[in-house]
Amino acid sequence: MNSPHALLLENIHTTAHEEFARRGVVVHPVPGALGEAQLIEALQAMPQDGPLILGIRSKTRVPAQVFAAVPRLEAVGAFCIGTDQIDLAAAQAGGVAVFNAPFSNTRSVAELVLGEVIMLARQTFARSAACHRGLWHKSADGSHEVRGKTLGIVGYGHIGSQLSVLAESLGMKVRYHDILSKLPLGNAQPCVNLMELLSLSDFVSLHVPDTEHTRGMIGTDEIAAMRRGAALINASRGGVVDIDALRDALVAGHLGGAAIDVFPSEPSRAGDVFDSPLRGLDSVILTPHIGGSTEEAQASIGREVAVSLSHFLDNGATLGGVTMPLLDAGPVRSGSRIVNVHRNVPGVLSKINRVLGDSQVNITGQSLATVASIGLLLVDVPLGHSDPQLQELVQAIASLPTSLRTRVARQSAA
Ligand SMILES: NC(=O)C1=CN([C@@H]2O[C@H](COP(=O)(O)OP(=O)(O)OC[C@H]3O[C@@H](n4cnc5c(N)ncnc54)[C@H](O)[C@@H]3O)[C@@H](O)[C@H]2O)C=CC1
Ligand SMILES: O=C(O)C(=O)COP(=O)(O)O
Repeated sequence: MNSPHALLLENIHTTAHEEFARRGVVVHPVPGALGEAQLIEALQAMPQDGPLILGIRSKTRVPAQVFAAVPRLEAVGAFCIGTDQIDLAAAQAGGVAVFNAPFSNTRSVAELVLGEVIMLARQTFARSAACHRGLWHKSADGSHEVRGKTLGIVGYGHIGSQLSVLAESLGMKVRYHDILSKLPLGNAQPCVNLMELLSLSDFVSLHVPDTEHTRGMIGTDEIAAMRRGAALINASRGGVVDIDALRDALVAGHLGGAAIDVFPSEPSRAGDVFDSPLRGLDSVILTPHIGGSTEEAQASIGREVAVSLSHFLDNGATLGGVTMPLLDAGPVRSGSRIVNVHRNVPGVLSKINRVLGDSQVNITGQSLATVASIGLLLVDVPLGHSDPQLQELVQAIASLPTSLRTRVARQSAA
C-alpha cells in the first residue's frame, strides 16, 4: 500500500514529523500559512500515490473551495484548539475528517494570561519601556497587588477554568460568565450575564471560541460597562473585541490597560510586518498570538494530532475528530478493513450490505456510527491488501450514489 503524504504548514512541531515518520507517513513541511490559491496549488502538487492529509495551525484558512478543488484530501489536522479557520460543514459534507488538539495548549494560555494580569496591575511594560528609553519612573501611583481583586472570566471552558484556579491561588476573587452551566471551581462564582461580570471585574479575560455569537461580543457598550481603570485581556480570537472601541477607551482613560494576543487580522508567518490601532499605547501588552506557543504545548500537540490522523488512516478511528462520528473499532482483526463514509440517508446500510452479501465474502467485523448528515462504516473482511476481490468490493461500495469516500485502512491483520 502506498505511503500517505502530509502537507504540514505553519511550523508544526517536530514531534509530529517524528510521529508521522514512525508510522510511514511522508511529511512535506512548509514554514508559514498559505492563502487559499497557494494552498490549493500546494495540495494539488503533492504526490498522487497515497492518501493525502493536511496539517495546519490557527492561521491557514481552509474554505469549502479547497475541499472542492482537492477531492482526494482525506483529512485535516488542526494542530491547535480552534477549528474556526476550517469550513467544517463543507468538510463534513465531503466526508473529510478534521482533527484538533482540544486541550494540549490550554495551560500555556492560562499561564500567559495570569502573568499578564500581574504585569498590567503593576504597569510593568510601561515602566520597562521607560527604563529602555533611559527614564527612571519609580512610583506606586496606579500600581496594585492582584490579591483581593476580581478577575472576570468570559468562557469557563478548558482555559477559563484553569485560569480560575491559578488566579484564586494568588488570592484573587473569580467571577465567570458562560452560556452553559459550568461547575464553579474553588470559590469562583457565576454571573447572571456578561454585563454583570463586566461591571464587577477589575480584570476581564476572554476565553470563548470564535462563533457568530462571540464575534464583536466586546464593543463600545460592553467596554463602557467595565469599571473605570479596569483591564481587558484577549487571548481568544481577534474578532471577539472591537479593537477601535478598545483603543478609544484606553486613550480616554476609561480602561487602565489591555493585553491582546489575537487580532482581527494577523500576519501569516513569523517575521512578517504587524500593524494594529493599539500599537504605541504604553498601557497595552501586545503579543503575536503566542498564547499556546510553548515548547511543552507544541510538542504535545504535534504528537497528539499526528497520532489521531495516523489512527484514522490506519484503522478508521475518529477519536479526537470534529467532523466525523466518533468510532474506534480497535485494530484490524482479520485481513483488511474497508472504511466507508456515506450520506446518512434511509436504506444506505442495506445497499452496502447487499454488495457485501453478493460478494460472498465473510464479514469478520462491522461498526457503524452516524452524525446528522454522514455515517462512518468500518467493515473487516478476510482479504489481503493485494487481493483483487478486495479492490472489486471497494469499487462496488464506492460507486454507490450514497458513498462519499471509500478506502482500505492501512493496517492489515496477518
Ligand atoms: N491565544 C492562543 O494562542 C490560543 C487561543 N485559543 C482560543 O481560546 C478559545 C477557548 O479555548 P478553550 O477554553 O480550550 O475552549 P473551550 O471550548 O474549552 O471553552 C470555551 C467556553 O466558552 C463558552 N462559550 C461559548 N460561547 C460563549 C458565549 N457567547 N458567551 C460565553 N461563553 C461562551 C463555552 O460554553 C465554553 O465553556 C479557543 O476556542 C481558541 O479560539 C486557544 C488556545 C490558544
Ligand atoms: O489553539 C488555538 O486555537 C490557538 O489559537 C493557537 O494557535 P497557534 O497554534 O498558535 O496557531
